[in-house]
Amino acid sequence: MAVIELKQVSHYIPVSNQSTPLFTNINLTVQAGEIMILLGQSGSGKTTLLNLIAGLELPHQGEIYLHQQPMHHQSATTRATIRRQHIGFVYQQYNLLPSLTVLENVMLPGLLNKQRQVAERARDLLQTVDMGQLLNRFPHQLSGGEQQRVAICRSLIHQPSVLLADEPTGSLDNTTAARVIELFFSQVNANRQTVLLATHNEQLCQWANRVAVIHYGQLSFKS
Ligand SMILES: Nc1ncnc2c1ncn2[C@@H]1O[C@H](COP(=O)(O)OP(=O)(O)OP(=O)(O)O)[C@@H](O)[C@H]1O
Repeated sequence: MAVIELKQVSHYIPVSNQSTPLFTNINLTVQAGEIMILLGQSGSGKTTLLNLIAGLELPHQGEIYLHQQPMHHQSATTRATIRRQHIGFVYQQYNLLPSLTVLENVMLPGLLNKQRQVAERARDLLQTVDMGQLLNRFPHQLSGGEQQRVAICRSLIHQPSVLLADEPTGSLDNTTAARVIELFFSQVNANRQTVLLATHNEQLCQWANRVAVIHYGQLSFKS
């Protein structure tokens, strides 16, 4: 069953006061439980595509469905509710809440979804990425790589059906990246979650069922 569907999506960005196409008539279907890696040069539109799927931005043309719900037709409030319930998002810039501790940041999606034993599960997740000693720190007291590990744990805590990850290992050294990504995909496979992961790191393709590439506004698939 399709979990993410894009139909004839076009999107434009302003360049020198002119509306310039970033995507033109993109079609994409990601099936339940599928792991898709999204490659593309810097500036090709990977972050924008993830933002459109999450309903953080609306496409200028075309249709975007998440679990058969038309995201392009929903209000901002409804999109936020759908996002909270169904999506875990690892943002490129982490987007941790500065006034919350490490533990509280990870717990938040679980609490918003009224889940049980959230603190215990958050501690367990943070432990597995070697953040167990830093639970009471605030984001500004963490390195980029530490913030990224917190952001990954936060995306997983509420066991969302869909994970959207934007360069989730971009700030990690190779050894830490390999370990953290293994944790990420072990959770994903155990819960049969659907993943769309944007990266420049082609080593992550080993985890993928399919690899998509954005190039000059078009999406193609590697065989
Ligand atoms: N709000 C915006 N206004 C104008 N241009 C934008 C906006 N957001 C993104 N862009 C432009 O859209 C293009 C795609 O940006 P995007 O961040 O989606 O690319 P990316 O593939 O994720 O890049 P990177 O790999 O460097 O993170 C870039 O040229 C960027 O400058």
